[in-house]
Amino acid sequence: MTTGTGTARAGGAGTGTAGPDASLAGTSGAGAQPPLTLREFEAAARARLDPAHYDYFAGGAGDEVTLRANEAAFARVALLPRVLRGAGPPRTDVTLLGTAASMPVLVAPTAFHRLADPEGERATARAAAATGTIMIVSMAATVAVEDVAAAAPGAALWFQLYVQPDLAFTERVVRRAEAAGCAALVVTADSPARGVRERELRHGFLDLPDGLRCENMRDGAGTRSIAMSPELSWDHIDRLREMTALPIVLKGVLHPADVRPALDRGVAALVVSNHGGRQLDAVPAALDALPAVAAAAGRAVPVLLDGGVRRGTDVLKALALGADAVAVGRPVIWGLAAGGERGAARVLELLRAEVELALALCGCASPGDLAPDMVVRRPW
Ligand SMILES: Cc1cc2nc3c(=O)[nH]c(=O)nc-3n(C[C@H](O)[C@H](O)[C@H](O)COP(=O)(O)O)c2cc1C
Ligand SMILES: CCCCC(=O)C(=O)O
Repeated sequence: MTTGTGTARAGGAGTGTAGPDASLAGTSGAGAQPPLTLREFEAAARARLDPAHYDYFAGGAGDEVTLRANEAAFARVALLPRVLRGAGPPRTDVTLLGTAASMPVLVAPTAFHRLADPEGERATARAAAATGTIMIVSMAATVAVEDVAAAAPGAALWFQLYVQPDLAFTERVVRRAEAAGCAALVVTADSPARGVRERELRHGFLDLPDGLRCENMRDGAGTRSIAMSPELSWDHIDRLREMTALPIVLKGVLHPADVRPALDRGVAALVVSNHGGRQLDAVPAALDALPAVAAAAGRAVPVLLDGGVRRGTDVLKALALGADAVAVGRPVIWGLAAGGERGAARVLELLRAEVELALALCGCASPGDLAPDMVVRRPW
């Protein structure tokens, strides 16, 4: 049985149920059954990927304490549904910074999709468009942002920026993202240096293989490698605000004291994130950092969260604790590696169906109905 709702979706790729997609049969690491959960997609992806590439995608910094904490934090929170509210079939759609999305789940910016599928970010963008949600295109994409947009007409794209020490070059990248139709600029603030992921070191995975490159770095001077900028400061946010009319989203906020300066500089949204445990190990799980950041934002701007979201129920927990939406990083890559565009679309549609069912079972008519009183900490 499905929740049987008539929720409008921008695409029709999914079945609207949580049932298996037979066309993905054989992609599961577990045998002929198509993957039915995000975790099964990870197993399927692992079975297909070069181990060095699997470990690049899966790994975290240091002892991976934060990587594990992201998922564990969701397990420590329980949902407390309301009953008999006559909510009717739930809507799952949201609007963020003027961009409509079929669900409060976005595609987080992740690098190097062509390591997972030859079509790379083109396939991811088509999958996001089919599901009707927003894809945040990474600055470290292996397909140029113009080509991502051209491959998926109608896709809702935002662009993630690593501010480069050369601000003139940074401005050229911003102009390219604008011209490609990206509707927001997501500035990653948690990477003044690159985290050390020891899995990469063990494999000697230090650079993209021949034939693949960061296509958003190409310009007249040829392809450059992406620099992390230790000098990044609030002044750069002011400069970016002068540079572009696009709304600026600050990604990688954990400390509530960083909210005020962001609001003062006209930042349009915040993403509570520890970069999927890939930057500073031993920082809190994203879910645990969320309530204080959301309280500091006080509903002045949308607050997003990423890190460890693997189920529709995880989405509801984050919304109840103050998020307006979440983003998923690795699960989309697992879908892509397991089944290309169809696999990535399936991952997103599974999440949408799970969110819809969980909303119905919580007595919610829409994502906005979640409130802090609808979660409890598990007593263990
Ligand atoms: C393989 C990989 C590459 C990533 N590349 C980027 C990137 O280019 N820019 C960025 O801001 N964040 C990047 N991130 C972080 C994600 O945007 C996001 O914060 C994280 O993946 C969320 O955690 P999850 O994978 O548990 O969903 C990357 C994460 C992964 C796993
Ligand atoms: C220069 C590429 C950075 C990609 C990234 O952010 C990550 O691997 O986490």
